Order: sequence, then structure tokens, then C-alpha cells
Amino acid sequence: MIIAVDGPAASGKGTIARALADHYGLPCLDTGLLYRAVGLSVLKASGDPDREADALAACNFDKAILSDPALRTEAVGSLASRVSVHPSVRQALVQRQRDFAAQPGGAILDGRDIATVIVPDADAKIFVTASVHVRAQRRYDDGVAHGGHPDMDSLIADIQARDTRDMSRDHAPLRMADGADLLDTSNLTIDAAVQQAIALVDAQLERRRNA
Ligand SMILES: Nc1ncnc2c1ncn2[C@@H]1O[C@H](COP(=O)(O)OP(=O)(O)OP(=O)(O)O)[C@@H](O)[C@H]1O
Ligand SMILES: Nc1ccn([C@@H]2O[C@H](COP(=O)(O)O)[C@@H](O)[C@H]2O)c(=O)n1
Repeated sequence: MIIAVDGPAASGKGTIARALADHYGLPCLDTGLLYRAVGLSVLKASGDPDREADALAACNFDKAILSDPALRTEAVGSLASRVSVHPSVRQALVQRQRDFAAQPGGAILDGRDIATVIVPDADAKIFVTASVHVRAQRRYDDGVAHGGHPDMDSLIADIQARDTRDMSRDHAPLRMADGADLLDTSNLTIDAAVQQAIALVDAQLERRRNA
């Protein structure tokens, strides 16, 4: 069974994907980490994330970078969004994601183009969203919890810029796939969001069985 979870930054899709992975006993891949690894590698090589050749060269990143704590920062999220507009970068990362999806027993992947490009024939597809303010507040709370002093206005601006870039790029833009169910987590606790996600997946699987 393959489950695709897509949505914008800080919508809660990673949290939901991991909870679904626990519930259904499936491995889970956060595909945003791959784009973040490319973004961070460009930075470390003093390259230009907007230059396709620099971004493509960074796709050969050392696996060790996937455990670099810098990967999780909003700055690297923004770099990831810039390198991810290049078609050759997306192409370089496609097979790794499809191989993960194709493992025996299935898998869960979360990202921006999982149900539209990577595995359009996934057994279940969820598009997770939340308002910009709620998403910025989640980033703010994360920042404070990690001892930081985040600025709410900057977080809102970063999220809006990332949404605009991710939704308007020419290749694999962020959008809800045909057959996906929308899950707005703005007013849901994590537990409630996870329960709704499980109910949506179960209903999709049931519909497929009866089709
Ligand atoms: N329904 C919810 N209610 C409150 N907080 C939530 C909810 N869902 C997720 N969060 C929190 O919001 C933060 C961001 O969630 P998460 O990392 O799952 O988002 P994401 O969409 O995967 O983000 P990104 O794509 O940018 O990595 C985390 O601290 C998470 O615990
Ligand atoms: N399937 C994907 C996943 C991610 N991206 C790009 O990477 C950025 C960072 O993603 P996070 O999920 O870690 O926030 C994101 O803004 C996208 O630009 C992608 O293009 N496709």
C-alpha cells in the first residue's frame, strides 16, 4: 500500500505522515529532506541556488548531510524551495523517491508532488493544509521551544514566499492531486488531525476495494 501526503510548509503533513506510518506499519520518507540536502549542499559549496548547474551538482550530496541539524532551519527550507524549481534537480531526485515507494509492503511519502508526479497511482492521497497564520505560529512555537527568538512577521513572509514559489513553478508545482482528500488542520489538534487522516485513508482504501 502506498500513501501520498502533500501540502505546504508547516501544514502538519510530516506529523501526519509519521503517524500514518505508525498506524499502518509502513516506512515513511520525508521528501522535503532531499531538497533541503540539495539546498544545504549548494550553500556549503558556495554555489548559487538559483543557478541550475550549481543545484544539479549538489544532488550528489553526501548521505551524512541528511543528519545535519541545519537541514531543519527555515533558511535551508527556503534554499530547498529555490533549488526545487530546476527541472533537472527534480529529475535527479525522482528515482530515489519512486524506489522508496516501490519497496515490498508499500510506503508513505510526504512532500509537494507525491500524488501528482512521484506516485500518481498511490492507494490513498491526502492534501494537508492550514492557514498561513496557524503555520507561522507553529514555526514560532518550534523556534521558542528550541531556545530561539523567532520573529512572527518574518515567519509569515517566509511561508508566503515559499507557498508562492512552490505553487507557481513550472515543474511539479504544489497542487492537490485528482482523487486526493483535503485535510485542513488549522483548527485541529495533532490527535484530531491524525484521526481524520486515518479515517480519510480508510475510506479511500474501501472505495478502491469496492471499485
Ligand atoms: N494539528 C496540529 N496542531 C498543532 N500543531 C501541529 C499540528 N500539526 C503539526 N503541528 C506542529 O507544527 C509543526 C510543523 O509540523 P510538521 O513538521 O508536521 O509540518 P510539515 O508540513 O511537515 O512542515 P515542512 O513541510 O515545512 O517540513 C511541528 O512542530 C508539529 O508538531
Ligand atoms: N516533494 C517535494 C518536497 C519538497 N520540495 C521543496 O522543498 C522545500 C522544503 O520542503 P519541506 O517539506 O521540508 O518544507 C519545499 O518548500 C519545496 O520547495 C519539493 O519541491 N518537492
